[in-house]
Parts: sequence; C-alpha cells; structure tokens
Amino acid sequence: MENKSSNSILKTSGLSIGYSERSTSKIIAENIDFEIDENELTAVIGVNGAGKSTLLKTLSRSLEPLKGEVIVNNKNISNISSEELSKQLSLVLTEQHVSRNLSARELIALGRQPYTNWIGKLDREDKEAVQNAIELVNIKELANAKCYEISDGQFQKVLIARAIAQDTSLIILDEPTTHLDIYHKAFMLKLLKQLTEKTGKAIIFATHEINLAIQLCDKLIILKEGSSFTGTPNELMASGVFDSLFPSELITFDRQSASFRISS
Ligand SMILES: Nc1ncnc2c1ncn2[C@@H]1O[C@H](COP(=O)(O)OP(=O)(O)OP(=O)(O)O)[C@@H](O)[C@H]1O
Repeated sequence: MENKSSNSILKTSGLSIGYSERSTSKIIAENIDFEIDENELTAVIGVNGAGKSTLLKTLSRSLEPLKGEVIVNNKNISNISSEELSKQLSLVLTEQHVSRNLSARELIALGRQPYTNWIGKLDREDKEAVQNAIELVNIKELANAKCYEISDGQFQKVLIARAIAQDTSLIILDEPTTHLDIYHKAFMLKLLKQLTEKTGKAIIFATHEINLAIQLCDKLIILKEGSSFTGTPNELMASGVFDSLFPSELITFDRQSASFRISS
C-alpha cells in the first residue's frame, strides 16, 4: 500500500508483532499505530519483556509482522528490495558481533557498503561521508584507534557514526545507552537529539532511560501488556498512561517533576 505524507519516514498500521512457529503465533503486542516524521527522536519504552526489541526487529524487517504494515518512506517495507532498504534504514544493535580489530574509521566506512562496489573501494564521496559522520558524532580523536582500544561508550559512538555514514533517513537503535554511566547516557541521548536536528533524520531507539526520554524525545512509544500508546511526552502524561506503567508500591510518576520516582 502506498501512503502519501510528505515528511513521514516511518509509519505502522494495524501492526501486530510477535513470533510464529509452525501454525501457532505468540503475539507480543497488537494494534500498534504510529507515525514518525523527519527530524523526530522517538523512544520505545516498556518494562523488561514488553516487546521493545521485538518491535525494533519488526520495524527493521528482521522479523515479519504477524499482522498489519510497516511503511518506510511511504512504501510498505515488504515491497522494498534489500539493497534499497539498506539506503533507507540503518540499524545499531548494542550486542552486535562486530570485529573490534578494525580501526574506528574502517568500521565507520563499512556503513558505505550499500553504495560501494563489491570490492568495497571508497570513492571521494564515500570518504567525505565517513569524515562527515566522524565530525557529527565528534570522535575525530578516536578515528584511527583500533576498536578494541576504546571504551564501550566510545564504541557505541563509532557504531552510531557508521549508521550516519550509511546515509539513511531512518536510524533504529536497540538500547544505545546500555553499559554507559549516567553522564554518558545523557550525553548519548543528547547526541541523538542533535543528530535529528542537524541531519533531518528520524531516529527511533529502545531504552530503559524513561526519565531522560521524557526530557529529550519528540515522541514516545509505550509498550504495556500487549498494547501500545504513542504521543509526545506531554500528551502521554496527560493521558495518565505513566501513572500505571510500574507497580505503584515501588515506583510512581511525579507530575510536578515529570519523572518517575521511588515511592515513599
Ligand atoms: N525468538 C523468540 N521466540 C519466541 N519468543 C521470543 C523470542 N524472542 C523474544 N521472545 C519473547 O518476546 C517477549 C518480548 O521480548 P523482547 O526482547 O522484545 O522484550 P524487551 O522489551 O526488549 O525486553 P528487555 O527490556 O528485557 O530487553 C518476551 O516474552 C520474550 O520472551
């Protein structure tokens, strides 16, 4: 199904996500409907096992929808060739098995694969895209280091730079703040926010950093007990969905500070 909407980068319609095995389906969440436009930073939030990774896998076509559609740049994702999809969508997985023997620059250059020939030779435009990604993520001092020499937080930035070098309108990240201390968690999310503003890309990521996401994201997708709720942080706050996100004897949502706190 074609869908006309000028700056819509990612849209779902009647989407059910989950796992099918032979004739049975395990539905993780259903009736997921949202739309993400260019320049927007969106976080997927939910307790452990709510389905965040399952949703991101479905959005990146690593997993088939059980029902409904995923539309990328106004085209149903199932009708986009793999070659074309790699120019429209890049995926950053924290636990990705990537060789850390490469230098940061070499790893970032792998993002150019959709555009290079089979030998992977970089032309001037590819080299400029790699340098531009290095500068946008602000890792010039790391560019020549081997990936095994750098910290997990720095490596995370290198993976983000690789996604930027891939030059797609949509970047999907699964838990980009895992392993990071509180300063670097805030730094990473601010970096993602700046990237949407500077490049016009749409970025969607799964996170447990709900308080930071409320402060920084344009939209949130909340997964809760098989249902989804999407909106701006203010819209979701007004809807009351935050009030029952966690068991209230332990964690409650404080409207004054717009943050989750340990119950007193
Ligand atoms: N390959 C699979 N086959 C069947 N069920 C799966 C598979 N992978 C995950 N699940 C189930 O899907 C549900 C959602 O898992 P998912 O990993 O998407 O949650 P999550 O919100 O990302 O969790 P976390 O915050 O712990 O990373 C869980 O009940 C999980 O057991």
